[in-house]
Amino acid sequence: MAFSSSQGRGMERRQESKAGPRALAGNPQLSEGAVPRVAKQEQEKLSGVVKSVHRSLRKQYLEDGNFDKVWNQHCKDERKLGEYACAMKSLADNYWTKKCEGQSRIEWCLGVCRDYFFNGGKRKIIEKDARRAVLNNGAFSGDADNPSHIVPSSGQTPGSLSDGLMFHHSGKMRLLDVGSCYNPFLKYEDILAVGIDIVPAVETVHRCDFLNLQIRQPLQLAPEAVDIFLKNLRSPIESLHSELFDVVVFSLLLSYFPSRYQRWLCCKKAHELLALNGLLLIITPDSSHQNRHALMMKSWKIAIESLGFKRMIYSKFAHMHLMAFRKTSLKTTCDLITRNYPDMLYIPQDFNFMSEKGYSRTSYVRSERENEQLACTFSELPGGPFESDSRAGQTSTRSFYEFEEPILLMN
Ligand SMILES: C[S@@+](CC[C@H](N)C(=O)[O-])C[C@H]1O[C@@H](n2cnc3c(N)ncnc32)[C@H](O)[C@@H]1O
Repeated sequence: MAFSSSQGRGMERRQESKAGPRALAGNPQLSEGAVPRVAKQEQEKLSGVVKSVHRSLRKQYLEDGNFDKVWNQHCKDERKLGEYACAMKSLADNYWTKKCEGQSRIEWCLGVCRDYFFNGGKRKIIEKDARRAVLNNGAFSGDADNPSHIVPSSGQTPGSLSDGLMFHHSGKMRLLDVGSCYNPFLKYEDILAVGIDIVPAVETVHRCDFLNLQIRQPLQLAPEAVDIFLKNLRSPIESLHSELFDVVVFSLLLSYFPSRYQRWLCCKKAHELLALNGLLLIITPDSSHQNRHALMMKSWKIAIESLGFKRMIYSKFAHMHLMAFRKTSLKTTCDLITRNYPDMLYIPQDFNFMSEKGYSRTSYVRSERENEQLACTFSELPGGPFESDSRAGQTSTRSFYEFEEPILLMN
């Protein structure tokens, strides 16, 4: 994969898998590959275990409304979550072969990271931002919070940005895989992988509830010392330092949560944990054609960019959307008063389940905990608007619901 500024709008690239999207019933991430009948039955059984956990969490949340309580109960059910972890691992080990998307989503992540950190992608995109800033403002400004990421400390001027060394990653990429389950990134030599999960399927994954992870001040250590720090992490992880990682991966994580606010909270934490110009990679299941949920993906883009990201790549595989967001600002400056960004991180299941169980769209009420967290987020936010490619989308006065497909509300 090569970075090309001519593809897509701005630096964002759009890709579609060669196989093209196929509409398959059932949970997309679990219906991959052609397998003999017995194996197929076993695969369906394992998928059933996984799907039933997702369903029961969604059901409990809709019935109770108190996500905190429901989540604590969910995390205490070691037996059920243990079965889930085994089922996920077995699917990964036995059914998601190299040719299937279970493996290819990991390879997609690797390709994006290597292109960006090792093959000049980061340099190209930062230089392009700088050129655009010059064109827009008549002067180069870089990032308002941290101009040093563009202007070299050696005193070089923006004109000498062609010196690519400063953009080339030395050492391994520090990657946090949230909801890692079976640690798929561990085997790659150019990655220092930290896998976390509420119930790990393998010993190398650390036990950690990302929703309740505390974020601490940045570590002030030399790069080698940071690597040692990461290698010495031990379960359970209850806190991590901000700006610690080059990459945060949410592979099939966000759809696990029945609440949009929890998805939002995860993206906000990822933003804090990433270094400036670090990448948030999000993979979310969807077997339908790329255009079917285009508005949903647009809605996600606007919401996630409002946190201080810019979407760099969007790809559609047969059973999933894959997105790479670059952290372009150290601060989260989204305006939650004029737009309800957390609500924009919806998934089709939010509506399917509601209609299945006779819930209407208007019956969704934010829990007390969600309200508190939202209030907390308001108080953390500085005033200024976030500068991004999608500025037009953010300043729009259109309400979020205009972006929704009516079909989603009816399902
Ligand atoms: C569908 S699995 C995805 C596993 C793997 N990332 C993949 O792509 O195959 C979702 C994983 O997220 C984990 N998870 C859910 N909520 C979490 C949280 N709050 N913190 C950490 N892990 C979580 C689950 O335990 C589960 O292993």
